[in-house]
Amino acid sequence: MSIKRALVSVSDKQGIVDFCRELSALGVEIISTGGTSTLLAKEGVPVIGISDVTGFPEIMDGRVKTLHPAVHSGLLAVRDNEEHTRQMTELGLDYIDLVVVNLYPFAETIAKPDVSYEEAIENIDIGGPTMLRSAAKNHAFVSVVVDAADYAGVLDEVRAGGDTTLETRKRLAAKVFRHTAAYDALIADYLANVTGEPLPERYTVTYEKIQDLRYGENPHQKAAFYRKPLAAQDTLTAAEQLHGKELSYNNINDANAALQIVKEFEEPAVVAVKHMNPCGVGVGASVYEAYQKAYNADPTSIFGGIVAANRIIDADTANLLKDIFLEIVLAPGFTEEALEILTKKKNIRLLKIGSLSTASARKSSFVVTSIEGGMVVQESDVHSVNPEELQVVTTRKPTEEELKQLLFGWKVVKHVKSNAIVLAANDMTVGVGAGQMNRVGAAKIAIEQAGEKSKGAVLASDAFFPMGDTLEMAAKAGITAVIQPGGSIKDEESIKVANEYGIAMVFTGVRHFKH
Ligand SMILES: NC(=O)c1ncn([C@@H]2O[C@H](COP(=O)(O)O)[C@@H](O)[C@H]2O)c1NC=O
Repeated sequence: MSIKRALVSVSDKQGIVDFCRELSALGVEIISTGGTSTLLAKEGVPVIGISDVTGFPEIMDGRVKTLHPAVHSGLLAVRDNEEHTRQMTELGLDYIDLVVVNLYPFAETIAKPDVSYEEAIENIDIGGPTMLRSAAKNHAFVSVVVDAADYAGVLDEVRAGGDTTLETRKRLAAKVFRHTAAYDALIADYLANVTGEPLPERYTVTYEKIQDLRYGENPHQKAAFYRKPLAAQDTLTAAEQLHGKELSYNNINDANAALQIVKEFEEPAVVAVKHMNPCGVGVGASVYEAYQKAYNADPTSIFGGIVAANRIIDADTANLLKDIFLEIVLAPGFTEEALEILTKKKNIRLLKIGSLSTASARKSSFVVTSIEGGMVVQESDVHSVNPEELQVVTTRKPTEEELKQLLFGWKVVKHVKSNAIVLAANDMTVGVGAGQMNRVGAAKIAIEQAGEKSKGAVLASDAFFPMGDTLEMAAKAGITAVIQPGGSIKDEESIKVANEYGIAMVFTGVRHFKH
């Protein structure tokens, strides 16, 4: 078999003229729709209008142009089925051997900030996916191209053998069904938002590949990195890598964790992350000061860590960063001098991310976690505490400084794997107890890490204390103030201990478990 007749109908016209010119030179007859055929004709490529094939005008603003039996029988006929070929001859229909279609730009349309509902709906392509699906189903005989990246390969095969191979047609067909499925998933998602059904009876998500990864969490696991089609600019999926080796699977998870924490802060902040938990967080008057605090919070653990900042990295900060081994530095930018300093280090990865806004830390979206055989979906934890709603439950109220540190600790503990305890003092973390099976264990780790620094520090707990033991331990370590959700049947036990030691304790009424 050879390709004799192609149907071309594309919204994105890049590369189409050269592709069709080549096809035409190889003896392929080209049929095309409105805008595509006008362009081809203008560029001197011989083209037959779709209406000449269907005997029907393109009507309703292009809503109906290729939706016609003359098109779909030409695409769907089983060429070695006698009944099909008889019908084709009887009705005077011709086969179509190649379909080249890309769709109305639905994603680009809904990405526009001022898009109207009507405009979005008008950009749902019907004729295009129908042709793609007909051709893809009949890939035993028909080639189908939905991606301009495949133009060259198809041309090579047609040049060499008059047609594509069955293997190529299968691959192209599979790509088409992924494409139309993703296209429909985005429409479904858009309409679910319009109708206020974020958790519908079928969850149809679509992601596009950013890059293959060398391996997953461990070298024997295959892995790749994907993004949502309309992911925000201040997410890791939109980060630009300025320097360093390819990101790894673990790098991506850690950098994402660091980014979520740093977005909590309005003031200059730096976060160091190891294994998805913060090992040091600092805020200050400048990124330089914030980094010093994040570093001093735990100079041991930061080694080999991921550092995220919410301000542009300047030369002074870069000079500090360069002194230790870091996997990644992630920031809204780097001054030229800073880049010069840091790019001297071969092993550091530098990521530039769109300007960060604390608003995005407050914007709820749905996040998915896989389980074997399924997944669970929940809103992201975007709650932030309003200082006026804090309930002081002890005789002593926190001082202004204590309150500042409590609110800082609360922002951090939200991002620490449960059970989580964070000790803070002087706008930095001094102890982090993460992922323990009991709360006293988490507190013990945080207090041990803080050492002398626990004296006068404050403590944040991601969930309530089931009994008074954690508070007893905190008091003995010199903690002066505590922030926690409250709500335990034994709250009174903790309040009693706090009062005995003169600790000021506030309840937030909100829990921040993180698994
Ligand atoms: N309605 C139809 O019969 C139809 N046939 C093809 N299209 C789309 O029209 C676009 C190309 O239009 P034009 O060649 O007029 O620029 C392509 O994205 C193609 O997928 C159609 N449009 C939408 O449904």
